Amino acid sequence: MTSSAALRHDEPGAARPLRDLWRHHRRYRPRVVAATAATTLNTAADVLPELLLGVAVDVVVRGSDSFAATLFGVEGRFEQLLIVALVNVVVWMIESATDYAASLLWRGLAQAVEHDLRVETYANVQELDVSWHEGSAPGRVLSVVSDDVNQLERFLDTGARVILHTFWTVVFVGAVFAATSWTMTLLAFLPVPVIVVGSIVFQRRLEPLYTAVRARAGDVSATIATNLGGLTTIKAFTAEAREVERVREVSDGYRDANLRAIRYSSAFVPLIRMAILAGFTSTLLLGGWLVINGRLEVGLYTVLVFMTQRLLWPLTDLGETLDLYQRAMASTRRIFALLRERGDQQPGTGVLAPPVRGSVELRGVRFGYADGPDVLRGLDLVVPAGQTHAVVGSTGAGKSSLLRLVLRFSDPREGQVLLDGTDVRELGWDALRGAIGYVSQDVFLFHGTVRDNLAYGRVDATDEQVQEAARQAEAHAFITALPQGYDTVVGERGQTLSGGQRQRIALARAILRDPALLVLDEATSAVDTETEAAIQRSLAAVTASRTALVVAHRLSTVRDADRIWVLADGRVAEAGSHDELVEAGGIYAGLWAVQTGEAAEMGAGAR
Ligand SMILES: Nc1ncnc2c1ncn2[C@@H]1O[C@H](COP(=O)(O)OP(=O)(O)OP(=O)(O)O)[C@@H](O)[C@H]1O
Repeated sequence: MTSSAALRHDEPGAARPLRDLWRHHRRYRPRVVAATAATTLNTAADVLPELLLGVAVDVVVRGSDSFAATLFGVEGRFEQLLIVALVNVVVWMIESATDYAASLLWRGLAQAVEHDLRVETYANVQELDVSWHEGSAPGRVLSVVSDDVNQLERFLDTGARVILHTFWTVVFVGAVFAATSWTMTLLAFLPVPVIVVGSIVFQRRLEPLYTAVRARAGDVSATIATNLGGLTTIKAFTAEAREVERVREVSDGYRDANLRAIRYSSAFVPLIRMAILAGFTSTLLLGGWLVINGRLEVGLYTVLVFMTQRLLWPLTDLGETLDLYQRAMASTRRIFALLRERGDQQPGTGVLAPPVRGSVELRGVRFGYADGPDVLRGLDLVVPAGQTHAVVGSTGAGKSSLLRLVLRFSDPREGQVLLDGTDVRELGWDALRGAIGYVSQDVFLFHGTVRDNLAYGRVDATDEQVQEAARQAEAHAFITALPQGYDTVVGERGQTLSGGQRQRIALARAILRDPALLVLDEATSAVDTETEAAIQRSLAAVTASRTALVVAHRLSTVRDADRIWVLADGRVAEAGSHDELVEAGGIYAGLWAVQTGEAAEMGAGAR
């Protein structure tokens, strides 16, 4: 499988994040062009008032010989000033309008890109194999989908604009300088190479530091998410202090990684300021000297001194923006690494010929997890359509693993799993999983009403259908006894149901889909005798009209199964009806004796 290494370690993942972004968001290119145009116009309008100031000084000093007099053909100083003031107002209006447009476009773009990446990354993660998720902490994925995506948005929101603005300022101011005095141009631009080279060196050093920062941020999210998931266990073992310590350790790592980056990034601005100071002082002195010697107009001198300011000061912001840029690129690498993750399992395109019967066959199946040993070693098993078969065996025998293969949460290392005679690898996800109603060992209910949870697999079900399914699963009675009946909120945070109740809701949820094949990984060991009897009754009812494959822990629940498969050592050790297996006196008979013996003892104890 493609590994999630880029998420787990400090590897950069995608090598060219900006190129990836540009290619990935083709549809936003016109918007990028419009935003760039608005920023360019805005920068031009931003630089012009300084020029106009010089023109005004020139009007006052030189009167009818001024630049404005020649340009507008107006003699009077005040008239000239009026025209300059008017032009200035227009320029400011353009500046304000383009500032608004640029802000709207860049920030809108940032939101759009953020939104798309969040949804796409989530959608891709959801497509990945179950085994991929088992190998990756959910908190780490969460940190990419939320933190990293936000980090990129922060840069796009302001950073891109600042970089463009700085670039155009250098170009426009450079043009003004070049048109007036080459000596002054050289002096004013003297600090620019220092700043550019400094920025490149600084960026290169920061890149790995920020990659490490993002990886450590992932560690923190992963640890906290895992701990919150196991909060009751932490409390039960009074391990709070230990867990706080664990969070403190990963948070230390995050803080230290950030501090290392901050040490570099903070050194940058003072460096730039020194370079700026050199440029500014030189222009001030040399320009003044040229004016004193009559080789430069006062107006131009004023313009150039202001322009030097205008040129160099924005470059101080560059440090902060490049910092933001590096952080965003480290995040973008992680986002694209996750977007590029592909699971091993690709769905087929096949569909089952109706009517789907739900027969299952496993042929010579060998299976194990990741690089681990075989859990199933050459398993052959057939469940003909319409029958109910049970799988039993000691704990860890591979019963749940077998069901996992039927649902294609994993693929076998060898052999085939067939549904209605078709290899499950040839079927599309809908064709395969749409034919199956699955009840897992640990039932997951979503945060929402009981009704929403029941209708999860069939959202268009009517209230009558929902209630009928609940009745079949023996869940209707306790649901109506809940405070708001079917509208009671349960699930993730509202864990208001007992284990047995959750189990029955899960069963009703599976029944409501009316699947051809019912796959049950029952956890009857977790329920009381009354619930067990209820489940047994509902099982009998719902399996009457469909194929069923049931993993059973309590053998009494599957006594009436058409066939019982006993797994041992990754193979089928015995198979037959309950009576046949008891008669044979093998593994099953032993298990049965233990369970009925236990029951007898418990019964005796109760008396
Ligand atoms: N996600 C997993 N990753 C790695 N190994 C696993 C995973 N799930 C199960 N195993 C291993 O596979 C073996 C079979 O597990 P499985 O859950 O299929 O057994 P089971 O018969 O259903 O057990 P139980 O009756 O306790 O539910 C066990 O040794 C277990 O450690």
